[in-house]
Amino acid sequence: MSVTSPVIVALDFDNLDSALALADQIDSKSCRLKIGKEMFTRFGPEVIHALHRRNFELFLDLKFHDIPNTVAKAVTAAADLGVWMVNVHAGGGARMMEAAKLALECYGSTAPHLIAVTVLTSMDQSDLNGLGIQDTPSQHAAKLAHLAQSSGLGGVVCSAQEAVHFKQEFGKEFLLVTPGIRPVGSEQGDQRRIMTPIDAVNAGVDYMVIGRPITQSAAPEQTLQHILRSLEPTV
Ligand SMILES: O=C(O)c1cc(=O)[nH]c(=O)n1[C@@H]1O[C@H](COP(=O)(O)O)[C@@H](O)[C@H]1O
Repeated sequence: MSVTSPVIVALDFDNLDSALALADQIDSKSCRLKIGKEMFTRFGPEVIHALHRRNFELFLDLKFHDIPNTVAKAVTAAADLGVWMVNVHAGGGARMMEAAKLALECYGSTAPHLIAVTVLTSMDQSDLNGLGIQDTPSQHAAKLAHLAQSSGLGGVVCSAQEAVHFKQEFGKEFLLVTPGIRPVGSEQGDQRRIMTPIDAVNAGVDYMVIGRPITQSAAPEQTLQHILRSLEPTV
């Protein structure tokens, strides 16, 4: 199956039935789904199997950050689940990312995309300062993206605000996956570095992660289609 949509819907629910009910309202050809820490911790691999049975391609967003051996085993487990994409924290360092990359080599063309989280989109300058980091979020994200690329990873999770610069610096093939996407009129919530869907596409983003603006919408499929239409060329 090949999905051309750039939208990844973040399925963050504390109830499996509600999550599956939402998935059942959405066309698996119109988007991919992201399963993160909340759902995976509550429901485990069963949620992955249930969504695969519904033909969705899945981004398993567990942001692994541990010693190299543990992360290599964790991404292997993700590959065995058959997910489309998996991520680690670039802050885990080069040896950790290289071990993860190496662990997936035996999967060949069926290996999930392996990408690294740079600076979380919920973090701003004061959060970095609190960690003792004086770089701006963009500067720090660029350093981590560079480390991810030199460790052999296929892309990064970053803010869409970094996309133009990152595409120039890291090349067309290096995937940019951007949360913090907010259609005009939707609530910012805890996100800090945000952008609208069309601005993100114009900035060169490959995949945009959108959660609450779709999952909390009264009509999720309509909202998704509205976002997809907003991305169509107007000429
Ligand atoms: O890795 C992620 O997906 C991620 C990285 C990041 O920097 N910021 C971020 O918001 N996310 C995830 O993207 C989703 C965003 O959801 P909404 O804020 O509801 O659109 C959540 O599931 C977050 O865990």
